[in-house]
Amino acid sequence: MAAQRVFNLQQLTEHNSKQDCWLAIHGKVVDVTKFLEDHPGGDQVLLEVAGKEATKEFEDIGHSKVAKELVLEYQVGLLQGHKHSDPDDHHAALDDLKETIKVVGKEMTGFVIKDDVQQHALTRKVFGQLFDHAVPLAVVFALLWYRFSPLFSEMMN
Ligand code: HEM
Repeated sequence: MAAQRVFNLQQLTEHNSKQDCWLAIHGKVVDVTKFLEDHPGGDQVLLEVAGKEATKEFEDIGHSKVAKELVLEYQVGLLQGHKHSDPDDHHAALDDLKETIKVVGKEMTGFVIKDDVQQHALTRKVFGQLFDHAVPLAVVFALLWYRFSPLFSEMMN
């Protein structure tokens, strides 16, 4: 994975307009400028938290898995000093762990699927070529056998 740029709160605060809108969600700094118009919840809610830590607002809505994955697409870096979770807050710690597993799992599944697809493509190619030649060859052999087999039997006798 490429090294992430780290921004502090001051730097985050500078990106607080419609033309340049950043937020921080779960320690990830996201540039949502290009997403403002596409956000299903409207641009206004995003502009209200522009340049701010918006994890609570993001979680309060109960965003879907799709939304959580979209955050990764808009991520431009990490927020300096972000504490992943309070070690005593077991629910938050578990959520963080789940999120990490999801991200790592997604990357691994992506790799396995890709590998699998390549393997299938190769198998299809080999069998495809075999069938391409095997079928016409079988037809030719059958015709030859049909035409010459009485001759062969006569010669043998
Ligand atoms: C990068 C950040 C964000 C992404 C990618 C994102 C994405 C989405 C998506 C995909 C939906 C559709 C519903 C769903 O799939 O959950 C949605 C709905 C919504 N979002 Fe966001 N969102 C972001 C940040 C925020 C923030 C910070 C707020 C609040 C301050 C917010 C408020 C809402 C609201 C109010 C809805 C509408 C919910 C509804 O109609 O039921 N979003 N968002």
